[in-house]
Amino acid sequence: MKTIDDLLRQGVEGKRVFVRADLNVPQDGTTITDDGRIRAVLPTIKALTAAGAKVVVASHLGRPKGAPDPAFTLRFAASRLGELLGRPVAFAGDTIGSEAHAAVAGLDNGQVAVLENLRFHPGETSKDPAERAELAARLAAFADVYVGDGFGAVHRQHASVAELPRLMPKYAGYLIATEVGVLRKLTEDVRRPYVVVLGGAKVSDKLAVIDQLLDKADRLLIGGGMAYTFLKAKGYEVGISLLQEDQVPIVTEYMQRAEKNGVELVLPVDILAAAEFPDLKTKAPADHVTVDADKIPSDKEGLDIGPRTRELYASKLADAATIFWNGPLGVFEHPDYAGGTRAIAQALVDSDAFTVVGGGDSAAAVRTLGFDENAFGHISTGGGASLEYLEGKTLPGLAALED
Ligand SMILES: Nc1ncnc2c1ncn2[C@@H]1O[C@H](COP(=O)(O)OP(=O)(O)O)[C@@H](O)[C@H]1O
Ligand SMILES: O=C(OP(=O)(O)O)[C@H](O)COP(=O)(O)O
Repeated sequence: MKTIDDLLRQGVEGKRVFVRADLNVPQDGTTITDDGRIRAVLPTIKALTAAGAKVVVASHLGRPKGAPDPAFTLRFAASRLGELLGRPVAFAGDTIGSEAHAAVAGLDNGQVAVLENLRFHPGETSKDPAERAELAARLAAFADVYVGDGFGAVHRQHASVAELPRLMPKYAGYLIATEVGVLRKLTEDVRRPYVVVLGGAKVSDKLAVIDQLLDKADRLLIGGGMAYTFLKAKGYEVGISLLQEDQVPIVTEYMQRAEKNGVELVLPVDILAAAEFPDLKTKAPADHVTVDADKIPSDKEGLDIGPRTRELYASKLADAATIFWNGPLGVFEHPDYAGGTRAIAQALVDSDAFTVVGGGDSAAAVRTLGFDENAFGHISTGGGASLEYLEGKTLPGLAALED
């Protein structure tokens, strides 16, 4: 894989460089609540602008349905990028339309333009390769060179990630190079006990990786929205909690395999549950109860792991030599349900293990809950991406950067 340093050695002055970033940052309306993913791509963008390139930055944000949706605009991320760079950044209000063409055509050497959300175009995430190829060809018109630096999306077979780099000279940016460097260590030489903590809300994506983790990890601690499919598989009622009903048979099989392989699969023993999802805007106190994991009321949903589970998980992390954590243990965006996530973050900080935290929301949680980033071994910008990398899968966005 060629890196941006190879590109810089050749010189990029006056060249149009397409940087596929992951600017999928958490937002509260128009306010970015954590800009870690924007800061993570700054080294690449700064190196390119310093070398006189015309930099075209593109990303997705959230999961819009293949059409423009103001709730998912990249406008605010673009403006934060400008603040962090300390220079104005042009923003195109469309992805491949007249605004995008004008913004790119208007770039002088060393300037930056950000295109509107790639997922406003159905070709980005389409299952049809021809549709993806069509979008990739249109994006290719904007640039002479491709730099892949959106690590959080390299596991996606999407047009700008997997197809576009095949149409022009391509290089890995500094973020991808750093992420792969750290995560490779976890696949090659993992110190044991190796404990994996899995939570979050992207349940169907992440259940799939457990298959491989059952051959690699010594212990798996399950929380967040993931937990309820497991509790259901154990025969418990989970009320109106996040549930991947169709995956219950697979999870049952995972639990049997874990026992056979001697992998400790640990589930919550108590839960904070409420009749309503909390208001994340006002953060008004939420009316909730703490219940045993097998006693979730039928009209309530689980929103965080309870105090006994926090203690149990901390004890299961204490002797670890390596810890990988992806996915908040609860709805940490609301103070009443941040306790589980805080307890796990604290357990990582307290342990002597090599600790890796992965995922947009997990990384944001660590920072917004006030932890020092330096107290962790590595904070990865990718959750699904790092999990799939650790699985040993070929990731489309990395394969496409290879010669
Ligand atoms: N029990 C739960 N029910 C619903 N959502 C949850 C629950 N626990 C955690 N979450 C949500 O999971 C989201 C993060 O999930 P995910 O995107 O999978 O993590 P990451 O971005 O770290 O990979 C957070 O917004 C959090 O509120
Ligand atoms: O937030 C992301 O992934 P993550 O939640 O696994 O860290 C990436 O931006 C990828 O987004 P996607 O899972 O909608 O493809």
